[in-house]
Formats: sequence, C-alpha cells, structure tokens
Amino acid sequence: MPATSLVVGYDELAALKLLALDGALESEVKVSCADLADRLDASNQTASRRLQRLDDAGLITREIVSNGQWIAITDDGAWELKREYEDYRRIFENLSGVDLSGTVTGGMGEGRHYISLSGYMAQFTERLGYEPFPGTLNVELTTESVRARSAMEALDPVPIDGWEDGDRTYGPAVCYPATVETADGDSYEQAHVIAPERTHHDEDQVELIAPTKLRDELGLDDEDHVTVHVEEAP
Ligand SMILES: Cc1cc2nc3c(=O)[nH]c(=O)nc-3n(C[C@H](O)[C@H](O)[C@H](O)COP(=O)(O)O)c2cc1C
Ligand SMILES: Nc1ccn([C@@H]2O[C@H](COP(=O)(O)OP(=O)(O)O)[C@@H](O)[C@H]2O)c(=O)n1
Ligand SMILES: [Mg+2]
Repeated sequence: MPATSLVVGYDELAALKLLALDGALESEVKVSCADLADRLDASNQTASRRLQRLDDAGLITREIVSNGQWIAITDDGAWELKREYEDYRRIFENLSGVDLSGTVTGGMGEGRHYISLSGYMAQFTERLGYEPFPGTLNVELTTESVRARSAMEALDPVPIDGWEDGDRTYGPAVCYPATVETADGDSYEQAHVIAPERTHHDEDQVELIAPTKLRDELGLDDEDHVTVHVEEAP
C-alpha cells in the first residue's frame, strides 16, 4: 500500500515531476506534448491525457498556444510532489519522529481560553521555554495521518499537569515538539502539538501552539495544506 493516497495516479505524478524539473514550480514553462511523450516513453496521446488529468485535478494550469502549451504547477501540485518527496526522505534519510499532514481548520474558539489560563501558562513558560500565542491552530488530518497519529503517541512528550482553581479542575495535556511546513515550503520550527486529555475534538484533529500566531507567521488560511513534523521531547 502506498504511504500516501494520491489525487492522481503515479503516471500523472511522473509527468508532474518532469514539469517540476523543467522549472514549472517557479514559473510557467513551455512544453510540447511530443517532447513530454518522448521523456515519458509514451505516445503523444498518452502524454496529452496525463496533462489533461493533472489539469482536471487542479495540479497544473495551462495556456495552450499554437506550438505547445505554457504550464505552471499549482500549490496543490507542489503539495503532491512534496508528499512523494517525504516518502523518499523516510526511505533514505532514517528520519526520526512522525510526519502528519492535513489542512488548517477553524475550531470552537476555546483554545484561546485554555491556553491563556495561568495554571497552564506558567507550565508552558517553564517546560516549553515560551509563552504561547493564546489559541491553538487546528489541523484536520488526512486519513493516513490519523493512523500515523498513534506513532506520535509513542514518542516521549513534555507533560503539562492538570490543576484546579477552587471552582473546577483542569485536565492534563501533553506537548510534542513540532515543525510546521506549508505547501510553499515555508516552515516554523518552534511549535508544539498539544494533546489535551479532555478535548472535544476527535483523533482526526491536532492542535498546535507556538510563540507566535502561525496563521500570520506562515500566511495560513482555512483549507491550506500543512505538514507537521513531530519529534520526541529532548
Ligand atoms: C491546554 C489545554 C487544556 C485543556 N483542558 C481542558 C479541560 O480541562 N476540559 C475541557 O473540557 N477541555 C479542555 N481543553 C480542550 C478544549 O475544550 C478543546 O477541546 C480544544 O482545545 C478547543 O480547541 P479549539 O477552540 O481550537 O477548537 C483543553 C485544551 C487545551 C489546549
Ligand atoms: N499558535 C497559534 C495559535 C492559534 N492560532 C489561530 O488563532 C486563532 C485562535 O485560536 P483558537 O484555538 O482559540 O481558535 P479555533 O482554533 O477554535 O478557531 C485561531 O484562528 C487559530 O487558528 C494561530 O494562528 N497560531
Ligand atoms: Mg484552536
């Protein structure tokens, strides 16, 4: 079973990779179907069909001109290549930690409240070494990453203890050091996945905390793809 589920098949991905090698990640490149067909060891018709599928899946944009086409890879296209690249990194680089991928999503607006509570804030400052921005960036995981999440739970976390303030008790949580990477390749290293013991979210969501607002720092909006590389606590 492949480590990731693709929007298009591997044949299309091979065509996408060739376009990237031609520079289509940075700008529009001029492509002739005959040349692409040659490099894919396929017929013109096949090459043309693969481009059509990549276009239909929103992974490239095309402008067809008389002697070929101008093609650029979209953010979603770059994301598909990146996922493939992550698989190869896992194969060859003996990576530590766990990669989770998903999309940014809004939550219930409660993260802000909990993160700001002094009973937690004092522990974050002491154990994580920073005061988190008040809130949690919520990431909805892909099906594959929901499974990978159990591997994350096998890593050693930074514990955050439960506490009480006379009115009520507050549950414990665990934090894992994490690097957040966007589809554009920007990354932020000083974040943590926070997993509160009492939560309204299911396994398909993770929450991130960081010293700054990640939406601003990384230019993130709802639905944007991110990869979260989770490590063991030092
Ligand atoms: C540090 C921390 C501690 C939490 N403790 C509790 C708790 O004691 N009881 C509870 O019902 N939810 C607790 N929550 C979970 C929130 O209710 C909720 O599931 C989630 O964090 C809300 O995130 P959202 O606003 O981003 O959707 C805690 C959340 C965080 C981040
Ligand atoms: N380090 C952080 C924490 C939260 N946030 C965002 O800050 C806002 C407040 O967080 P929250 O947890 O209270 O809100 P929701 O996640 O429930 O929408 C949300 O838009 C989060 O996505 C962020 O960008 N970076
Ligand atoms: Mg949140």
